[in-house]
Amino acid sequence: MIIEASVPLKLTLFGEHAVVYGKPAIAATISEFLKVKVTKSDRFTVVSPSLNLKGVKVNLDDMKVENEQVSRLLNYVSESIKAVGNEPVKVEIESPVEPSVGLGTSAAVIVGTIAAYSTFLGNQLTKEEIAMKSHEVELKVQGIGSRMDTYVESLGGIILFNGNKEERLESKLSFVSGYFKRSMTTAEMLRKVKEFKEKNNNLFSRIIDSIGDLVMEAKEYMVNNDEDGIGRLMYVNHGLLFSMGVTVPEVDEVISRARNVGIKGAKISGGGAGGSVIMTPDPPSAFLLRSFGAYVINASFSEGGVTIKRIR
Ligand SMILES: Nc1ncnc2c1ncn2[C@@H]1O[C@H](COP(=O)(O)OP(=O)(O)O)[C@@H](O)[C@H]1O
Ligand SMILES: C[C@@](O)(CCOP(=O)(O)O)CC(=O)O
Ligand SMILES: [Mg+2]
Repeated sequence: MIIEASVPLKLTLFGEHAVVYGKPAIAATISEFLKVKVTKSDRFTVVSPSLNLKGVKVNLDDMKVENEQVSRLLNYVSESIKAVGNEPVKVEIESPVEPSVGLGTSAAVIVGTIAAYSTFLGNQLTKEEIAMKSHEVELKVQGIGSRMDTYVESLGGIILFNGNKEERLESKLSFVSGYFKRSMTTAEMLRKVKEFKEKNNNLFSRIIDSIGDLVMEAKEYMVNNDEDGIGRLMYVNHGLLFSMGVTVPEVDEVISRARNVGIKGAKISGGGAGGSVIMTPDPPSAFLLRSFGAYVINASFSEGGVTIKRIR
């Protein structure tokens, strides 16, 4: 039997990082899907062509790879398997993007593995159950994080996260997005922001309060399809993330150029340190992203969240 889960990646429209500290955020699933296939096997195997190692350390007696990097890279998958069962399977992960790009690939690996493996074991979970289990796994692996990515990718659509409530939003607005190479993973960026908070508690509270306020304003602009209003808030949100050290000069230059050529809105999306950038869909947006070396993705919104099918 082969079970395949297809998980939409996501854009963080507003509120990344602040959401970890209880502030609102808006995230939306897009039409790029990470697939996780689970097949019966006599031992646990993970196959993921898009993962790569920097340097190799191999025990030549049994050709076993001994890079400590491997366990860190596969932590999201292995913890997802442990959360569901212990029957050996082969897990194959097929991603439309590189790992760690600010598009929720970590959450997608978790959501897809939990969805496919639990179905393989005959324990079909609801999307809410998948979301809850996935958030627990991402939190266990990273030590810090919000439920935003795992919930939006399990449930799909545009979702406002506000305290312990989720509100589905309808909007006709769309975005353009591309990603740049990253210098750090989201887990590392989360620790960096936590250090900033510990060194500047008062200032940090004022920054995330401002982000929280702009997210609630953005919600109104989203449902009223006010692209000018959304654009203005995107630049402000980016500036507040810059103030916490989340952005990098190469990407800040792209955002400044975007404003300079009259693009209504631009900001990073996700953990930062490079990675994903979103812009309002003005004529120069995709060209500007590509001209700076970004890989432009299909950022059209998708509905429905994770889907599971039996292949054989
Ligand atoms: N295709 C993949 N196969 C296996 N693990 C993956 C894959 N994509 C991402 N991951 C895991 O997720 C980690 C990236 O998480 P994160 O930095 O949060 O990226 P993102 O911002 O895309 O969610 C990777 O270091 C790896 O451990
Ligand atoms: C930075 C954060 O708000 C979003 C992380 O998004 P991503 O893993 O970089 O796609 C972290 C979180 O919400 O857990
Ligand atoms: Mg992630």
